[in-house]
Amino acid sequence: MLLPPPPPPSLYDPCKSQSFFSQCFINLGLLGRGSFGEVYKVLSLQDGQHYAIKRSVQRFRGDRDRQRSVREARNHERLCPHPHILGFKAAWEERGHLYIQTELCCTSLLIHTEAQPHNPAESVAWAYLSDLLSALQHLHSRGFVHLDLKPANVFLTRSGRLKLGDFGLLLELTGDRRGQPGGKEREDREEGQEGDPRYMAPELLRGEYTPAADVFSLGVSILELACNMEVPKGGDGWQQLRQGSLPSEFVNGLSGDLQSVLRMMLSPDPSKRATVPQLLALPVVRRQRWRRQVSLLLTESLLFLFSLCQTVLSTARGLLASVRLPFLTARAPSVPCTPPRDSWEKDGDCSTPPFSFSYNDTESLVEDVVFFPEEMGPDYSPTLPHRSKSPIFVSGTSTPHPKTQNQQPTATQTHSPVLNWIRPEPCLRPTFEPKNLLGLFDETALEGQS
Ligand SMILES: Nc1ncnc2c1ncn2[C@@H]1O[C@H](COP(=O)(O)OP(=O)(O)OP(=O)(O)O)[C@@H](O)[C@H]1O
Ligand SMILES: [Mg+2]
Ligand SMILES: [Mg+2]
Repeated sequence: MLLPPPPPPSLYDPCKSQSFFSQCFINLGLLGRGSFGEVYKVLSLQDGQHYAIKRSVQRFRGDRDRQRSVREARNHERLCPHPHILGFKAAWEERGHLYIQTELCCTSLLIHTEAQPHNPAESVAWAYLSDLLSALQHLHSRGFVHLDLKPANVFLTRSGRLKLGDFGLLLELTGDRRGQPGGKEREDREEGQEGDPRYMAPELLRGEYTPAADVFSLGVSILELACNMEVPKGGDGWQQLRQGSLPSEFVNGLSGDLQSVLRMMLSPDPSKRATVPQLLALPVVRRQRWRRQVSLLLTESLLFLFSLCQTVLSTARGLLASVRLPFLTARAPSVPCTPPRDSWEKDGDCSTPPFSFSYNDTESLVEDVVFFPEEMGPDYSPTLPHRSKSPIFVSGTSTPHPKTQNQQPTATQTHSPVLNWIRPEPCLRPTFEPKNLLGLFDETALEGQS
């Protein structure tokens, strides 16, 4: 693989009033919203790549709130890269907001399946199950539990590969706590940080946080996707699903194999529920995973060849143009392929759309919205966004969060120069002192105790 070109010497100037976000990224529009924040598609001016940046909408309400938000970034950073885990790039805290920069995907599994006109074929459900079992295997074998697994927190790449994301409720089960009801962890959960009730395992209500809870949530998600059914939020339907009774009017259409795997995953007793390694060892699951891997390999190879051809073609076109141009146009002006440096470096230009953002307690960057057709894939970049008078509505897929309020932006300007880094950025000026997130987390933990 080619190494990325070295980053430009310095994009971020801490002396300027614009945030790191507006100095170093072009905001290409809103991708989605959750209870924690808003997610934007961005173009990094440092490496020319597209990313997703999740930004907490509300400023931290005290140390504990900040600690919880920082924990999401810290946990995501600690997860080693895996083909079915959303890639982490960086995270930083600035002016009371947390930013998490991740790999860009096309859409969430929820949005993707809702856009399909027909029930998915059973092979699609097996493919989803294979990918997400691999993701859970990665988390569980490292002592983590996700606790918020649902289609809205699963993302799709251009090849259709699933990536598990949103690590806001991720919990590390340490030492003898693995598989046991947590001590400190339980206190934190009691503050109202709970997953979506539709996918929640019954034992979570008793404070039992184990890997089995993720298996249950995955079972409900696959049931929802395979049967195109609306899973209940509460009431009798919710209870029945947690007593081991699957809705026959829906599951009767599934093969015996898929039905029995779902029953193993949805067992009401977490100690009798199949574990991820047990599920992966089932012959039917092994067969389906093998098929899935072959199909992903083929699709990704084809996509790779396609983009290689595109690169070769555009290079050839560029070469042709450079050979012909001197004869055709005597003094043709050079066309910049990236926004001209001074358009985002000049203070005045940074404060005009689409680069301007105001800073107050709950402000959103949602006005800089561009809608991305899903079929365009993550590489699709429209022309630079124009400020839309009526922002496009992007439906929320939030995990319920009791403390979240729909506050309107206030006019208060609260400029604070604080920018804390999770990991050092090579292109920052020497005057800038990056902080490692682990250090930041320890700091907040100490603050919380004092
Ligand atoms: N990397 C990404 N690529 C494409 N879309 C994304 C990406 N990350 C998030 N989104 C979109 O943004 C939405 C919200 O993201 P996410 O679930 O991470 O936010 P959240 O605030 O933590 O949500 P929750 O309320 O579930 O905790 C997703 O459902 C998805 O539509
Ligand atoms: Mg989410
Ligand atoms: Mg979340």
